Amino acid sequence: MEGPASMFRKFSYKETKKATNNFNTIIGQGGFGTVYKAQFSDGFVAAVKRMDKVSEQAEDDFCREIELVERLHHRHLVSPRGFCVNSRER
Ligand SMILES: Nc1ncnc2c1ncn2[C@@H]1O[C@H](COP(=O)(O)OP(=O)(O)OP(=O)(O)O)[C@@H](O)[C@H]1O
Repeated sequence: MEGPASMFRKFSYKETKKATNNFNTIIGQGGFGTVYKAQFSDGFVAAVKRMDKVSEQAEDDFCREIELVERLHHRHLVSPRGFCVNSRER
């Protein structure tokens, strides 16, 4: 059952910045972004992946990743929670 707590949704940049404590704790580095630890105001702990730069290619990659992870549900994978789109931030 999909309750509101597990819904894939849009996060504001403001709440993402707050949850990561202004992108303070790095937990990994990927091909097109840095991954940070985040704790949201409801207490939920998550990994936030922040794109290094926005380009047309990066925008395509971003859209493809969002479309993919939204449909990925497996007991051996972390649950995707949502995405954030701000003027220059993904
Ligand atoms: N949910 C998570 N929990 C803990 N660490 C994570 C999580 N997601 C990502 N990481 C860390 O961040 C790193 C980069 O993640 P990312 O998804 O960007 O990597 P990738 O898929 O290996 O790279 P690419 O972007 O090239 O596909 C991972 O290798 C891991 O160390």
